[in-house]
Amino acid sequence: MSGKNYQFKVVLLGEGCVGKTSLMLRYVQDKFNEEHLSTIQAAFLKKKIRIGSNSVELAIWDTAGQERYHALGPIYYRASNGAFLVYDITDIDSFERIKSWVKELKTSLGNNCILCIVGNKSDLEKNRNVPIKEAEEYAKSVGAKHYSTSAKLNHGVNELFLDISKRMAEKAESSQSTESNNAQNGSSSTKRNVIQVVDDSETNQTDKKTGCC
Ligand SMILES: Nc1nc2c(ncn2[C@@H]2O[C@H](COP(=O)(O)OP(=O)(O)OP(=O)(O)O)[C@@H](O)[C@H]2O)c(=O)[nH]1
Repeated sequence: MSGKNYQFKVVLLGEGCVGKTSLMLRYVQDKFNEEHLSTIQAAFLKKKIRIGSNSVELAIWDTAGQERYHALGPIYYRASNGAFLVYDITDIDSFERIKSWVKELKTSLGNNCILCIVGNKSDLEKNRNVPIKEAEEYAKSVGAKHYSTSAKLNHGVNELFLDISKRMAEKAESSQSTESNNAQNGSSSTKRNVIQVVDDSETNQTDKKTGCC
């Protein structure tokens, strides 16, 4: 039996300077920049991966963390299949900030979006200000999974994107079987995940960057 082709949208949210852009660039281009250039509005990259016999194309949206861009959030997280709520393990305020993103996403997207709480900069463990236990417990309390990453050292980054991809594929799979059961039973439901044949072009919109944190 041939595999399926999935297309998923994932969005990176979190305060400025926590490493959202760095995680995306590390994953897609295996690059890391020591400099911080604030994202303006948003940028996105695509990446295609294989999970077993299935093909998954990720459209990864990196949003601007600066408060003045907050109101643009819904434009970018709309219809997302998954979201990374990123904080910096050395910055407690950035951890507090993701809690309001979680509330907002749950209100706007309900349980349709897979939430991942990401503690980035794990290479700075000696400066940690967010207790790992607290972060993991918080993630569990909101039905999310917690991940530790270092975009700088490339720790946990592939695993993060692979895991969310698998979870989104599983969710798509289960909503399709619900769909098909409903169709057989003559009832209807809303379907959010799209299966499509994907093309090979890698798109890079860099509507960024200026300044520094
Ligand atoms: N030590 C360390 N520094 C990191 C890591 N990830 C990112 N940085 C640094 O943190 C700074 C901010 O990284 P960005 O990826 O630009 O942060 P951002 O969240 O996209 O910031 P905005 O675009 O303002 O929202 C840069 O100086 C990066 O080099 C990491 O894993 N470890």
